[in-house]
Amino acid sequence: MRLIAERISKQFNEKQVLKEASFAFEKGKIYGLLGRNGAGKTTLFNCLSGELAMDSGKVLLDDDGVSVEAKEEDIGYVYSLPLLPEFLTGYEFIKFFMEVNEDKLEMDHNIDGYFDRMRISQEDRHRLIKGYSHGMKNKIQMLLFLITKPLVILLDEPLTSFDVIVALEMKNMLKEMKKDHILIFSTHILQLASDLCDELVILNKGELSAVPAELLKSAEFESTVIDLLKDDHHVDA
Ligand SMILES: Nc1ncnc2c1ncn2[C@@H]1O[C@H](COP(=O)(O)OP(=O)(O)OP(=O)(O)O)[C@@H](O)[C@H]1O
Repeated sequence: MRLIAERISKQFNEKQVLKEASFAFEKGKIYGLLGRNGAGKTTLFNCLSGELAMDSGKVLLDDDGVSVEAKEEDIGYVYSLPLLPEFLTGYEFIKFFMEVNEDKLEMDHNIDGYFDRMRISQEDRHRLIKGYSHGMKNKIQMLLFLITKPLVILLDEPLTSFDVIVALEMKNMLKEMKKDHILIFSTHILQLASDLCDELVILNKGELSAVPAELLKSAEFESTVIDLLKDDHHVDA
């Protein structure tokens, strides 16, 4: 199964952010999306998730040559600033979510099982979301996707807000999840990209391109990526 971004274009006023950006993302892999500030990473995620209307292009799911347009439920999006009901505890929110979706989804854990998988402590799960840190809110969003299991999970700078311990837990969690999903995360942290992802995709001048796999673990990785990104003149630098 593949997610295909087909010639996606998006313009804001005079600014052409995405220019026929195309790429095929495969199931079972973690992709790191790199691009400078304002290169259009969030715009791309918004287009892929259907949050934002594209000017042109398609988002397709391809199963052995048979392509269909991706639907809303195929794509999960972990926002860098999650919006969650602050007046509920994490436990109440997830319980509500599971009850509402009881008929539609196949749950493979009970509620505490999901919290355990996300390594959210007993104490934290019964606290109001209002008091959660940024990283905790991201964890709750990830937990929702353990329940809904969308094929594609987009993560907008997910690990930046986590402390080292939680970031490591999340890295392991993403590695564990990847066999059933297509995971794409945007990041500015080159080390994280080379550690965690199977493939690196660069968004440069509105277009997507792959960084050769052999470069990922090589000594020239950092300098090559910097060279590739340096000449993007239409970013917000
Ligand atoms: N709704 C909007 N209206 C007008 N311009 C927008 C809108 N959304 C994004 N832009 C512009 O599009 C460009 C790409 O923004 P985007 O947020 O997608 O970049 P990014 O790669 O995610 O950046 P960063 O790494 O800083 O988060 C920026 O110049 C931004 O100002």
